[in-house]
Amino acid sequence: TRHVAYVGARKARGCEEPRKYPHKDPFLGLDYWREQREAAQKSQWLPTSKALFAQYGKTYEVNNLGQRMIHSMETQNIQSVWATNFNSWGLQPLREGIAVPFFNHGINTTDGDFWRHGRALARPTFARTEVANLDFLKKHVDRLLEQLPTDGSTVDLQPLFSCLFLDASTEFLFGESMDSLLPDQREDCTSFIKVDQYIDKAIQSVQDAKAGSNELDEKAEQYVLIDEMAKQTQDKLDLRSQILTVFMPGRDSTAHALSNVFHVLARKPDVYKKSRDEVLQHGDEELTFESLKSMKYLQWVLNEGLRTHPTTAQSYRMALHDTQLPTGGGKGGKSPIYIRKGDTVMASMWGLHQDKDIWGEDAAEFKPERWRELKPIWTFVPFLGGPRTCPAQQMVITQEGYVLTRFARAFERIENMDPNPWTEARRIGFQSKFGVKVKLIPAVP
Ligand code: HEM
Repeated sequence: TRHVAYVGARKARGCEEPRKYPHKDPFLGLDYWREQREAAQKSQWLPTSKALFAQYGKTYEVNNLGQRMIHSMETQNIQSVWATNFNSWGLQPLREGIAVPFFNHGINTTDGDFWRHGRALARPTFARTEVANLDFLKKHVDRLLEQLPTDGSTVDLQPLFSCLFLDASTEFLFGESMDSLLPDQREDCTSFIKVDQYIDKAIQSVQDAKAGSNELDEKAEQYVLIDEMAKQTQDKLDLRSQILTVFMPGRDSTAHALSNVFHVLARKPDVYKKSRDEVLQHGDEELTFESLKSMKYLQWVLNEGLRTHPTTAQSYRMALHDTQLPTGGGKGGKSPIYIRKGDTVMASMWGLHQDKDIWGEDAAEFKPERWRELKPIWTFVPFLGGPRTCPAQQMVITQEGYVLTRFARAFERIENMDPNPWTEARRIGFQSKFGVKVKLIPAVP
């Protein structure tokens, strides 16, 4: 009877079934997970994901451990779930089991009012004025550049970028940097940082302020997220969860994105030269949010980096009640799909960004020039969109642009010293398995 009711409700909505992954295990769909795991072990997860869409269509259904999951790389569906039909979908039920033991609750794991509150609290951190303040990043980039060899020896930029953004983001969110780039403080930047010391300090500051000290006022010109959060809750676990759910999504992603761009630049000297020529046209003027934005070629390079080397390849939502997806059903794949409460959708930004129907036959190639004519709306969504869009988007692009510009001023050429092609290493996002090993040729003053 459940099936009859389902078919009735589907027909009433004019919906049709999507194509289905041909499971050998029809009960739990374990064969699908086995295929995914094997692909990941062989560093072939990204090509495999692309091949599945090519084989089963841009929207298809998978049995995910007994639950219905729709995979889609189609703009219409992604826009519907992330924006126009936002209230029908949530992520809290999905992250409950995985993230909560670690994060407890915060902006990145909850829906509804709790999420809205966390987002409002984090918003000033990513406001234009904060993002445009490049002074604090300058200090860390100066340190990085000082450490780079200029004698022609090989250096791996990837771990150094991890340290750079760890230092910058701890300063940005906690008001105090890890300083892992300082030679005598060298930490393993890929290890998990000890957040508790920051939390204790923030709680202490609020308590001191309440007791009459003016320490909070002295720092008032910079919006330090942890201090603002500590004003609202001095419960250590609560504060830890709130701050981690802002810190963790960005933990390494800017470093990954930038490493991926440098991986390409080392192999495409013409792209580096064009980027550098544009940077040099600006002389040695002070770099600002606006001047970086005005460097068009540079922006194309960064976009192309995010398109061809995803840091976030896909995301998930669960239906909070019965609803529908606008497309992907029926023989032609154009009918809406009926969704029941509890069904999950997986949106593949990676699939969308590689779609030849959108990007052309050369979709897989890194070609900054393609952006000359493009003004994509919902076809280029590395940060997704809608009410939950990545709040750090402007900050990421600004910081990536700043570092690239400083390299262009300092180095005439970047030579590749690694015979391997870009091979995926999947951590929280994707980065190069063999690092970014290069030789740097300094600019002649
Ligand atoms: C290349 C760099 C980055 C990329 C590609 C990226 C991408 C994304 C995407 C796709 C989402 C939406 C996820 C979803 O809706 O399921 C997201 C959310 C988020 N990102 Fe980023 N991100 C980047 C860097 C950062 C950084 C540096 C930070 C913080 C310092 C950050 C903080 C967040 C937060 C807090 C959310 C959750 C927003 C919410 O749920 O309302 N991200 N990011």
